[in-house]
Amino acid sequence: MKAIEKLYAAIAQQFPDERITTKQAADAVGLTRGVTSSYLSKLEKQGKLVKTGSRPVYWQIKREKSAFDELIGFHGSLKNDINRAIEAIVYPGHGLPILIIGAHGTGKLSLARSVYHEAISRGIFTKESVFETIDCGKYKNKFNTLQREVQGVASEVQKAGFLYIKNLQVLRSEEQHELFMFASQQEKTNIRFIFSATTELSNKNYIDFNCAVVQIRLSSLNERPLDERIAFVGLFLQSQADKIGKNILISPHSLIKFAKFTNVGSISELNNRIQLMCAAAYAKTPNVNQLIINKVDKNSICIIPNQQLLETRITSLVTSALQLGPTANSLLENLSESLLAGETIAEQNFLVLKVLNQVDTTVSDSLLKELAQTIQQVSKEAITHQYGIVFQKDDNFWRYVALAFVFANLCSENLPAAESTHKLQTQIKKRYPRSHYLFKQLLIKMAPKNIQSAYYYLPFFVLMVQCSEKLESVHYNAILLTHGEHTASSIQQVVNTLCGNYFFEAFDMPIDVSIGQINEYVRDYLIDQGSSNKGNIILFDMGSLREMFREIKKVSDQELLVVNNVTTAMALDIGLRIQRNDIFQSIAEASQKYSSTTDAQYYEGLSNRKNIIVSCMSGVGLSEELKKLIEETLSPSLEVIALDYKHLHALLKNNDRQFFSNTQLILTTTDVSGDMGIDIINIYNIFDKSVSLKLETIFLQIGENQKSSNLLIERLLRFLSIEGIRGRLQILNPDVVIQESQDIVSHYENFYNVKFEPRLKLNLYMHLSLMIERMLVSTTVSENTFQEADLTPRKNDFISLSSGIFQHVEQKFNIKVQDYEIELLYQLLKDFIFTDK
Ligand SMILES: Nc1ncnc2c1ncn2[C@@H]1O[C@H](COP(=O)(O)OP(=O)(O)OP(=O)(O)O)[C@@H](O)[C@H]1O
Repeated sequence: MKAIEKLYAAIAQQFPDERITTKQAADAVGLTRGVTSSYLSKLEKQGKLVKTGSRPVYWQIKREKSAFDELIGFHGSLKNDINRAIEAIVYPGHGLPILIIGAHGTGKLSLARSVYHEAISRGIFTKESVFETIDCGKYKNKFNTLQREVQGVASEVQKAGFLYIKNLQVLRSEEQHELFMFASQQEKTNIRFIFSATTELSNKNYIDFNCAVVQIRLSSLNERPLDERIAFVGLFLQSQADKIGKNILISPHSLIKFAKFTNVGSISELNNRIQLMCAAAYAKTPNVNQLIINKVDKNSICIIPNQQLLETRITSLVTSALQLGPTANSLLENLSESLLAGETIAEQNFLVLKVLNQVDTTVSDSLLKELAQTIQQVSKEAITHQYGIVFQKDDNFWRYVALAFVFANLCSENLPAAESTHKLQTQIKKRYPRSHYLFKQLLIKMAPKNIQSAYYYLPFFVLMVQCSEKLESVHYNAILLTHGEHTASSIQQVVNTLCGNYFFEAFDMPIDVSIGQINEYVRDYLIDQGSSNKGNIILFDMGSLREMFREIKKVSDQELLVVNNVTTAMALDIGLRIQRNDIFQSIAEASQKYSSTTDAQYYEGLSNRKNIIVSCMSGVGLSEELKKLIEETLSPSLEVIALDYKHLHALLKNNDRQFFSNTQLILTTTDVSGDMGIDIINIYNIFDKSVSLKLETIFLQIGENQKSSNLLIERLLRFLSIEGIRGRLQILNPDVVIQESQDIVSHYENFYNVKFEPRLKLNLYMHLSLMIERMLVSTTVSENTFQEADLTPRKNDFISLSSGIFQHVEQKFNIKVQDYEIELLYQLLKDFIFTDK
C-alpha cells in the first residue's frame, strides 16, 4: 500500500466520523506533519476528504449519502446503531443476522428497511431484491408452520433480499434458538435475516449458542434528545398536512409541548396523538384552508402540504420551536461583552445558567444523570488525572454542566455555525488561557469534531468557574519532554497532582525523535496554550542543551529556560517555584544547582554577560590560572570563561556571531583565525608593543579603566615569562624542567634548521614544562589518536622525531608523552618548522 493510501485507511479506521487536525492524522500513521499535510490536500482533491476550518484545519472522511440519512437521529441517537447495522451488512460472505430490540413503535421496522435499502445502494443486492416480513405473533403455538414459512422463503433460489422476522419475543426460547441457528446457516442462499423483538429475549440463545448476531437496542421516544423529538412531531404534522391538503399552524410552545410528552414512549403513539389532535382541529373548522392547533402567536410555525421534510427543514423547525437562534446569539453576545468588560467568570457562568434555566432542553432526568456521570468521568481522565485539577462532587453542579453540553449540542446540530465562533473562543483563550487549554483537552476526548464550535465553549463557563482563578494564577508555560512511552506523563502527573494545579504539560516522545519533531511539539503547545506572562520552562531528559535552547528560542521570543536530565524531584521543585510565582531569573538560577549531571540554559549563546574567553593549548589548567588573574584585575561585571582549546575550536566552527554576542575578546596561546568580528589575540604576542596597545584599547572599550588595563598587561607579561613558568610548576623542580624544555626546543630547531623567535620559545617552554608535570600526575593513558588519513609524510616524520626527542624526559620522569600532546605540538610548530610553505 502506498503511504497516501495507508494514511486514508488509518483515518477511515480510527476516525470514521470525526474531524481531525493534521497533527492527529500524522500521529495516526507516524509520518511527518509536512508530508501528511500534502497527502491530506491530495486526498481532498480526490474527493475523499472534506476540509474545514483554518488554523487549525480539520479533515474528515467524506461520506456518500446513505439510506439511513432518512431516519431521524441518524447522526444523533441512532449513530452507533447504524454503524453496527453497517457492520452486519458489509460482513464478508453473507453478512450477519441482525436482532433489533425495542418497545413497540420505536422504529425497528424503519431501521430494518433502511438496512435493506443500504444493502442495495452498496450493490450487495439489486433493486429487484425483496424485503419480506413474517410476524411471529401470528404463529403463536404454530412454530412448525412458522418454520416452514421461513424455510420456504429461504429456499426460493431466485429470491434475494431480506426476511424481517418480528415479534420474536412471543416464541419459546428453544424456538428462537432454532431460528437463529437456521439464519446463521444460510450462507448459500441469498436471503439475509433481521429479527426484532419488543422485549429482551429471556434466554439469550444467540449468545449461548455462539451465533454471531449483531444486536441493536433502540431507545424509547422519551429517551431521545429533544431536537429529535421535535423532528418527529414535525414529521407527523407534515404527513397530516399532506393528507388533509391544508396548512397547519402551530405555536412553538405547543410543538415543544408535544415533543415533551413524557408518557409517550413510542413513535407510533406520538403519531396517533398528533393525528387525533389534527382530526379535532379539523372537526372544529372543516372549511377553512388552514388548521390551527391550539392557539397561534406571532412566532407560529406553518407546515405546508407536500413539502418533503428535509434535514434542513427539520433543523429550522427545531430552532424556531426552541427560539434557539435568538437565545443562543444573544447569549454569545452577552458573554463576549462580559469578557471584554473584564467581568469575572462567575458573571459569565451566571449568564449561561440563566439561559439553561430558560430553555429546558431535556425532559428525561435519567438521561441527564447519565450524561453528567459520563462528563464527570471524562473530566477526571482528561483533566484531573494529568493536570491535578479536582472538581467538586456536587450533583447539581454536574447536572448544569451536562445541561450546558445538551444545549451546546442542540445549537451546534441545528444552528448554522455562529459568526462569533472564532471570536468567543479567542476571547476565552485570551482571558483564561490555561483554563481554556484544559477545557479543550476535555473536548478533544468528549466531542472531538466539535472543538471548533462556539456553542461547545458554553459549558466552559459552567465547568471551569471554580478552578479558573487558580489556573490563571500560573504565569509560566512549563513542559516536560522525555523519551519513552510514559516517562514525561508520569512525572507530570505526580507534580501536578501534588501541587494540585496545572503547571506542566508533558510529551512522551518516541526514542528516535529528532530535534525538529521535538520543536514541533513545543511550537504546537505554545500556540495552543498561548504565551505566558513570565516565560517558558522546558525540562527534558537528554540531548544537547544548546541546540534545544537555540531551536526553541526560534519559536518563541519569550524568556526561556531549558534544563536537561530531568527528575521528578527537580520538576517538583520547579513546580513549587512556579506556584510561589518566583521571578524567572531566580527559577533559572536555582535550576543550575540541581546536580552535577544537570545543566540549565536560560540565555542565548555562550553567556548572557559581557565576557572574555581564555583558551590555552597547554590545557584548561593554564586557562583557569589566566582566568583567575584577569578576574582579580578587571572589574567583576566582566565574566571570564576558560575553555578547553578543542572546545573553543568546535564552538567557533559550529556557531555564529549571535552565539558569541556578549564575547568581547578571545585570548589564546596560539594563532587562531576567526572571521566573526571578535578580537582573537595570541597572548604571547603581547610582548609586541602594537599588540599590547591593541589589548589596552579593547579593555578600555569594554569599559575598564586605564589603571586596571595597564596592570593586567603587566601581570600577563610576568605570567608568561620564565618566572611565570616557575611559579606555575607545583611538583617538579622548575630549573630542571625548564632546562629539559629548552633542550627539547633546541632539538627541534636543530633538526629543522630554524631559529624560533623568543616569543614562540617562551610559549614552548611554558607548554612543555606544564606538559611534563601534567603527564606525571595524569593517570589516564590515551589511545593512539592519530588518524591514518591525516598522516602526511611530514607529520609522520615529526611524530617519529618527537618520540626520539621525548625519550630522554620519558625515562627521566617515568612518563609517557601521549599522542594528543604530540599532535598539539605539531599544530603549534608546523608553521614555523616548514618554512618553505
Ligand atoms: N428514525 C425514524 N425516523 C423517522 N421516522 C421513524 C423513525 N423511527 C420510526 N419512525 C416512524 O415511527 C413509526 C413507527 O416505526 P416502526 O413501525 O418502524 O416501529 P416498530 O418498532 O417496528 O414498531 P412495532 O414494534 O410496533 O412493529 C413509523 O411511522 C415510522 O415511520
